[in-house]
Amino acid sequence: MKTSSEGVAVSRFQGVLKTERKGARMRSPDERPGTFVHGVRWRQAQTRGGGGAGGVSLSARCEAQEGSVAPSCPERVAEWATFGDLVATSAVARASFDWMERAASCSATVLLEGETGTGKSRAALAIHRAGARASAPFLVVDCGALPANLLESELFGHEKGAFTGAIQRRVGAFEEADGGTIFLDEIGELPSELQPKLLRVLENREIRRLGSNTHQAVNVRVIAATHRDLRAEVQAGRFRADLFFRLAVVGIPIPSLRERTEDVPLIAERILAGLGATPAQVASLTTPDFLAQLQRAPWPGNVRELRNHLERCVVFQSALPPPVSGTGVQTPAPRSVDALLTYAESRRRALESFEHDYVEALLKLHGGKVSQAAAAADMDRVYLYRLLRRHGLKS
Ligand SMILES: Nc1ncnc2c1ncn2[C@@H]1O[C@H](COP(=O)(O)OP(=O)(O)OP(=O)(O)O)[C@@H](O)[C@H]1O
Repeated sequence: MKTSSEGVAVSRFQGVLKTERKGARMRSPDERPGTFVHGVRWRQAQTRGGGGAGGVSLSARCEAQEGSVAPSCPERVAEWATFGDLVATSAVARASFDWMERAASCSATVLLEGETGTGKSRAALAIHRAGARASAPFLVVDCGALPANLLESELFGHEKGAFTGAIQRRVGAFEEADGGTIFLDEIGELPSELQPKLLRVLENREIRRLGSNTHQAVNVRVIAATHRDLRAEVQAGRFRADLFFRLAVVGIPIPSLRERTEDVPLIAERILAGLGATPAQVASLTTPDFLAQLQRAPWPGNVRELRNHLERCVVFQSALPPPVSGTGVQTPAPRSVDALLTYAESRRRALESFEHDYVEALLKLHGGKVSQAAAAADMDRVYLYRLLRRHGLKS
């Protein structure tokens, strides 16, 4: 990350904030060792106000989309434990909140990275609501849910007659969200033919409806999210590097529940309140013993899976033991790894292999019924189709 107190431009790829159990680690692209500031480890730090023990503050800037440079602000782990409707006590999640807070104060493009069910969509909405665009629209587009041509029209709109079936003009999400925020969920699934088009929109801040020859300026803040390792996708040639850099102006990792088990009691209480549990149910589902069980469970589906489990407990009026291996998928046997490969490539292969095994087992479990399998796995049906095709499990 390049920082400056002089207001000069910053690099597009500023760095990666990797939250860890004991705080947050800012990694610069060149991986040099870091510095701890207020318990947060940074790869590059700039001290202000004389620095020195206890007096160090670190300035950082977000790249502003509309030509202005966002105000610098002190980097420290947030003292508050909520952001929007997200709650946390763990340093790892609070460090993420701190970044969300700062992202909310500018219009920089944000990339939220985290496993499925960690709360990326909620985080996106919370950033929007905490910013200057709060009263303007917040539009969500799932980039994995539609085939390329429909997604293009969904994003940028189309003119009447642009393609067969385009019986009238349609305004796309970018135009509809004018003045507000567009949340591009599952950005890692964006079809390759649309990647240069989105890049152009991010660079020029103008869109062109399908079937139109004219460009139209749009004033939209972009927040994207992915459960994939986009750097590995870039390395594997599936995601454009230039688009990645444009999206990851502010990269915020959303920690898995496993990385913040101390937050489980707080989150469980919030979920139970949201589910309308009676005081008696809340009491029986927040005993120290039951909460300890919840904290020990692996939750591969993260907060979503925890929420589903608590909902079952409320329905059955019983503190059901949490699943030993999460969603019912068997804990995979340890895979052999090839340490001669780079970490990114090794991780990508493991993910590919997991994805293949998961969707294969899922489809088998549901007798080949894709809609049923998608509903049971809480996945979008079109996305499941895409995964099945990608892994050669369905033509
Ligand atoms: N802090 C939280 N408190 C209560 N519920 C939460 C919290 N975070 C997430 N959830 C619940 O978990 C579920 C998943 O949240 P969300 O859709 O934001 O996750 P996600 O990371 O975007 O998932 P995916 O990658 O699958 O799109 C939702 O039902 C949401 O209501």
